[in-house]
Amino acid sequence: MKFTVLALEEALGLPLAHDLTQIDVEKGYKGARFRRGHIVTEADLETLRSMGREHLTLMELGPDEVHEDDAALRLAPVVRGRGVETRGPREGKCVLVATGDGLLEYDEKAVESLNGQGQWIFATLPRHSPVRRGEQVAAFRILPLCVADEEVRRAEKTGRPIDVLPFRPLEVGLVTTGREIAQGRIKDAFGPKLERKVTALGGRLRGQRIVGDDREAIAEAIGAFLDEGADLVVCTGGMSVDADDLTPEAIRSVADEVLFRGVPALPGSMLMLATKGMAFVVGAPACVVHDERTTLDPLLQLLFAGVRPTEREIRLWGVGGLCRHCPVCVYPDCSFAARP
Ligand SMILES: Nc1nc2c(c(=O)[nH]1)N[C@H]1C(S)=C(S)[C@@H](COP(=O)(O)OP(=O)(O)OC[C@H]3O[C@@H](n4cnc5c(N)ncnc54)[C@H](O)[C@@H]3O)O[C@H]1N2
Ligand code: MOO
Repeated sequence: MKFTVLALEEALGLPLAHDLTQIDVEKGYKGARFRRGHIVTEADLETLRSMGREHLTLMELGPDEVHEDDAALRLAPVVRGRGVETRGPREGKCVLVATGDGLLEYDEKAVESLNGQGQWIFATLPRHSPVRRGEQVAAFRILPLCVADEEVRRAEKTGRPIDVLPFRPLEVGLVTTGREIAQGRIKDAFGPKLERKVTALGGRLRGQRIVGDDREAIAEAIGAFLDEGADLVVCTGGMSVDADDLTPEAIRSVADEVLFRGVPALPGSMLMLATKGMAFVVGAPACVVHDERTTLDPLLQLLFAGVRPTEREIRLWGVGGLCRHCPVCVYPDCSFAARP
């Protein structure tokens, strides 16, 4: 690459080699004030001086060199997965934006490897964040003004897509356990809470069965929802260590496979997940009725996005898996909402 540095007046009539950034703190503006290729005119000189420019760079690329914007345009389709669109480049940077609500999914090792190259940086929201349509989920920037074509080609081969998996409209059955609720001694607090969570993810609560602390009755209620075609059955209460806590046994008796029982995160450590055919059965501890957010929330996000969590992923929930109990809950903008 050949650079020629010119005084502003000498650059009149010549095209800019790259976007020029202006930051105006008073007006709260930051952006590309002049774009690459803009022909410098007399009228621009005062603005350029106010941006601190006394010189401009002319650039001639070598045959095996790629301009920052062109490199960004080549990397964009590599990392743009399902449910994501790219915007830019501006000032050498592209942003990835969700085209619908869903769960952010990508290979962390692929992001780490792209960032190991040194010529560009990739920054993402945490993997498995729930995101909204129009939200920025990742961005990348080419660091120097031009990069070697060979490096871009290597990244084109090794880069992996960043996806936003849409939430599926699951049909959910709710089995509420506990003698005190079945007998009307206390009012159920779980039904309305779960309905809100399910509806927020685009699903439907198809019904609620309230049963006592009886293993067979709980198993029957789960089975009935599965027979009716529920995609997901959530059971609540009776998940702990008391003599009357029979929900885990009931789930076991119905399920094909128990994926986990107990997760390294709080609140909600007594969470359980099992499968029956294509359907899932969740055992949710009673803290869900008390706390704003528990492990049930990230689990529902995964299940609605069609992600079957692996044992290793669940073990990693412990990293960042302690809820801060903020005075005003900021979920999902916290480590509790999205962990490796
Ligand atoms: N010694 C130990 N104690 C506890 C452990 C433990 O490991 N050792 N685990 C704790 C955890 S973690 C949780 S969470 C709680 C609750 O566990 P359970 O799921 O077994 O909850 P229950 O015993 O069924 O009920 C507790 C409490 O919540 C009320 N409840 C239950 N369901 C509803 C509902 N649908 N609506 C309103 N209120 C409900 C229930 O009446 C009880 O008062 O245990 C810790 N303890
Ligand atoms: O399932 Mo329990 O919170 O960990 O309260």
